[in-house]
Amino acid sequence: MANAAGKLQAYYGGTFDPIHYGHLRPVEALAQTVGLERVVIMPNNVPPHRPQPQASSEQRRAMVELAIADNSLFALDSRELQRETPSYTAETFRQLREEQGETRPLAFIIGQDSLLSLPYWYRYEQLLERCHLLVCRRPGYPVRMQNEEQQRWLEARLTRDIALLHQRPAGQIFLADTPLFDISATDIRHRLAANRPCDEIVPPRVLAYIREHHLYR
Ligand SMILES: Nc1ncnc2c1ncn2[C@@H]1O[C@H](COP(=O)(O)OP(=O)(O)OP(=O)(O)O)[C@@H](O)[C@H]1O
Ligand SMILES: O=C(O)c1ccc[n+]([C@@H]2O[C@H](COP(=O)([O-])O)[C@@H](O)[C@H]2O)c1
Repeated sequence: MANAAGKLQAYYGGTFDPIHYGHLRPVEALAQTVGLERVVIMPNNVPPHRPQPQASSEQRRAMVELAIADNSLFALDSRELQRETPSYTAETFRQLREEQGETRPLAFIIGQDSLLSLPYWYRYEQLLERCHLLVCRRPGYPVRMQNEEQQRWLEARLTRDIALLHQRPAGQIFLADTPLFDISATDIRHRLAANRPCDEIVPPRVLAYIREHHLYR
């Protein structure tokens, strides 16, 4: 495979309805482990495999901005928020490749639940031709894929070699030993609707925005 040109650039997609510490903390640990200088958060407008989010794309973007305001690890890319079509990750990375060339190492960050659903994503094989996958642990999800064929597909791409992620442009899957956070946006929406506290699991500025805009009631 070609030698890498440029630093490993990682993107972190999601619906972020709302963004929470279960999104941020594992990725901070991942960035330390892998040596990522920057993680670009990329919220979607139309998530491919789930109902439309409750908060608007503008509101979810605003909450991401508030969550990362004082954290220089993170940046925001709003390209998927501007699309009215489903945010297929393989398509987004086709565009990123056009912009950044074929040799720069690129990565997409996902949680363990997303890894399990990956075989059902749009053109997921092509996605791996365009980026690495960096996977954070998430409590409550099995560590093996749903069937042996999927497991073999995964194992053929797994690496523990961090240097490889920086050398190759794409194609490897790295399972990071990140801390577990039993937090989901679904649970947060339920808690907020029931007037239960979320102070430990949502950044304070995001919580203030949610209250100010009467979200998730
Ligand atoms: N607690 C968590 N630990 C590790 N990864 C997470 C966690 N929460 C979300 N992720 C990952 O973050 C990405 C974006 O997730 P998403 O915005 O759908 O959050 P969510 O909490 O799973 O939302 P919802 O409950 O609405 O489905 C996904 O790849 C998901 O696997
Ligand atoms: O490309 C696909 O088919 C696809 C299917 C499901 C999810 N994704 C992407 O995976 C990321 C996490 O998705 P979600 O639904 O957990 O927020 C987000 O960036 C989605 O756009 C992508």
